[in-house]
Amino acid sequence: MHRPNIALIAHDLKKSDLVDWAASHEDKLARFDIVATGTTGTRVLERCPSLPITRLKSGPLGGDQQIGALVAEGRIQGIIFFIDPLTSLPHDVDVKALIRLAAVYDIPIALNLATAELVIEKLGH
Ligand SMILES: O=C(CO)COP(=O)(O)O
Repeated sequence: MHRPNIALIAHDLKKSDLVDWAASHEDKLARFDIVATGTTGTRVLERCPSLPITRLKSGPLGGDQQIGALVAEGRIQGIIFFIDPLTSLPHDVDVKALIRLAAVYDIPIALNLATAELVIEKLGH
């Protein structure tokens, strides 16, 4: 039986929040195989070096789409994606595509801290 996979992603102004969140849930996250977009993964690993994180490409260079492909293949059980709702991004279409695929495949996707708490509480057991 494979360990469940969870994806971690954060936009730049939300990365510190995600790093803090990951550190406070390190024990639960350690039960997953984690994939992350490039810079987010680097930042989380700096704080939590023992977490099993596979880093994909940076979001603007295709990382969101790589995670979307994993969702389509049924290989992601949850997504924690701290979006920045106040900044326009060059790869907004990629962000929307990932959120859309999460809806298509009925994968829990937390777009903010409050929802992330609920998702990790449920998936982390
Ligand atoms: O832009 C992102 C998601 O849309 C995140 O990518 P990085 O983690 O590489 O900054």
